[in-house]
Parts: sequence; C-alpha cells; structure tokens
Amino acid sequence: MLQLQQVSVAYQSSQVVKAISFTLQAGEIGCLVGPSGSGKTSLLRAIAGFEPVSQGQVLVAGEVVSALGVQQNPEQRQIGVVFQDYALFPHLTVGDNICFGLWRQPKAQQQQKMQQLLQLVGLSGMAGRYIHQLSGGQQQRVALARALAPEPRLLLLDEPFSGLDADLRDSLARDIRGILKQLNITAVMVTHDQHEAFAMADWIGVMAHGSLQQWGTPYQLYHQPANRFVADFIGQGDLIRGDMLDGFQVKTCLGVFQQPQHTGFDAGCAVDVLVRPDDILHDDASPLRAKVLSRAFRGAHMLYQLQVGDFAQGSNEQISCLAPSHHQHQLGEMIGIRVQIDDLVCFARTVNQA
Ligand SMILES: Nc1ncnc2c1ncn2[C@@H]1O[C@H](COP(=O)(O)OP(=O)(O)OP(=O)(O)O)[C@@H](O)[C@H]1O
Repeated sequence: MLQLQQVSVAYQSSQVVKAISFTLQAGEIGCLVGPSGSGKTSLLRAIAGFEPVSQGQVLVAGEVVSALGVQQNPEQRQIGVVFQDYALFPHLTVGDNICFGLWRQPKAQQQQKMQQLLQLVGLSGMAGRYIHQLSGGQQQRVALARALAPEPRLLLLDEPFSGLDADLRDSLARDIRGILKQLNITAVMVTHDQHEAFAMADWIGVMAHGSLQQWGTPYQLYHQPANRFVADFIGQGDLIRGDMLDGFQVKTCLGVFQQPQHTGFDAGCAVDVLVRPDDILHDDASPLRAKVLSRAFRGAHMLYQLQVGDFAQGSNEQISCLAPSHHQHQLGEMIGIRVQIDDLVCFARTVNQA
C-alpha cells in the first residue's frame, strides 16, 4: 500500500532524511521513532506531499506520488493527516469539524457519515459541542474522525498524543489502533515515545541523523536490535563485556551464553553483550551473586541496578534487574540472581569502551 524507495529529503543543501526504504501492506500500522531532529517529521511530510523528495520515490497503492520531478499534492494523494496540535477549527462544532472535508457530498450523507464516525471514536451525542468544551483526548478523537471522514487511502499521524498525559496516551493509542484495524486503514505515525509506538505499531522504524537504523516488529527491535543505537534507544539495557569462545558462545562474568545461529563473531573476539532487565531473575537460592547499587520503585516492580562480576578482581560490570516489588533489598546487599537470555545480542567491543 505504501512503499518508500531510497527516499531523501533536503532543506537547501542539507540532507535531513537519507535514503529511507520501507513498505507497509494494506491495513498495517508503522511508527517512526527517534530522537528530536532525526528527520521523522520531514519524512512524514514528504509522504504527505508537503515536502518534495530530493532522491528516491514514494508509492501509494503502486502509484508514484513523489519522485524527482513528480509531486502530487496532498489532496490528490488521498492521505489523511492528524497533527500534534489537532488543528481543529474552534469556531465550528464537533460535527462541522468532522464534515469539513465532506463538502462535496450531499448534506444527508455528510450527517450520516459524521454520526458513524462519532460512534466509532466514542463521542456519540457530542456533535453539537464546540472544541473548547472537550478534553484533550476527546479533541484528538475528533481530529481522528475528521481525518478519516474522506476515507483516505493512508493516514499519517504526527505526534498525535504529545499534548496528553501519560495514562491517557497509552489508552488512546490502543483505542486508535483498534479503530484503524477495524477500518483496515494503513497508517504511519511519528512519535519520540517508544511506549506509544509499542502500543500502536505493527512495524517500527528507528531513525537517527536522518537514517533508518532498523525497520522491524516491536519484538525484533527489543530482542534483536541491529546496532548499539537501537539497543540503547529501545527499552532499557546494559552492555557487559564478553569474549567469544566460538561463533556461537560467549563467556561473560554472568556465565557462558549461546545461541543456535552464528553471532557473526569468531573465537577470541572481544564483544559487548546486551543484558535487559527482564533477562535477570531475582532468586535468593542462586549461587550467582550481585550487589545492589540502587533501586527505583516502579509500582508492581522494583528496578535494581546491580554490580556483578569478580569484585576482588575490580570488576565493575553493571546490570539492571526488574524484581517483584515485595522483594525489598537494601543498598549494598548481596542478592542471588539467575540469567535467562533468550536472544543473545553481541556488538563488537570498541577501543574506548574496553
Ligand atoms: N523547514 C525546514 N527548513 C530547514 N531545516 C529544517 C526544516 N524543518 C526541519 N528542519 C531540520 O531538519 C532536521 C530534522 O527535523 P525533523 O523535524 O524532521 O525531525 P524530527 O525527528 O521530527 O524532530 P522532532 O522529534 O523534534 O519533531 C532538523 O535538523 C531540523 O532543524
């Protein structure tokens, strides 16, 4: 449904999006995440037709809508956009906001469509209200209904939840995903919040400095990050030193870990091994001991920062452990841990990190 082939975007001479390619099938939701300035909005604007591409092409339903010398305007593309600030018309009612893009249709048809959409976004009975009479979450639902009204081929959402508080963001993201799936709408959302991306996306693209670092499912990004940047940006984790015993096994201060596929590193290579907090299980009976350096209460869980390795040898490796919060341990205490790494992720150790 949406295909990006080597898409670049430049402002004057500076290239801010660099040769990005990905594909979304009909009904799939993709999210672009990345730090501020990584080029997410510029890429979204190029897909929408608000910015030209400086290289590559964008295809919607197999048709080239952007390429060098080709620039369909946003209306021709039949793309709906939901902006960060909702961009609703304050002088119009909810109903009139939703009908705004339907002016070509007969009034009765507009009203019917509007009522259907209000029901879909959970705002039945609110057609007569003005925008300032709605909460932020309700306003965002109106913005979604307005973008969906002309039945776009593709929906683009630019940081749609950033003005809302954290609890509401998560639940609205899940609701909106449900609505888009119900309508089988293909969508691309930009966010810098990975939790939002996890709640919404079938596919996530991680961007840094204008380049796509990895395009994958949420599971792949978390468990099989392609590089250090993705490992660091997605989820929490620590890197500990490892030495490859062969292509499949690595020795660390937490023991030897292995995986059935070749790691890409040969015997003797010095690597860093990614350890996620959920790889570390707290177990008082375990002979593997770790020292509590700090702890942070997270409601159901306590996040412990632990020192591991041979302390006598001056090891200062640190990992995190997410333990049920009714296990209360003091700073400096030695606790038992077990390690359960299902996906082994190794990166070449760089000189300054040795
Ligand atoms: N109209 C413009 N003219 C010139 N440079 C721009 C323009 N818009 C964005 N940029 C620059 O392009 C780069 C990418 O910006 P962009 O807004 O696409 O990033 P982003 O990842 O969406 O950031 P944020 O999360 O802060 O919105 C930045 O360095 C920005 O300063």
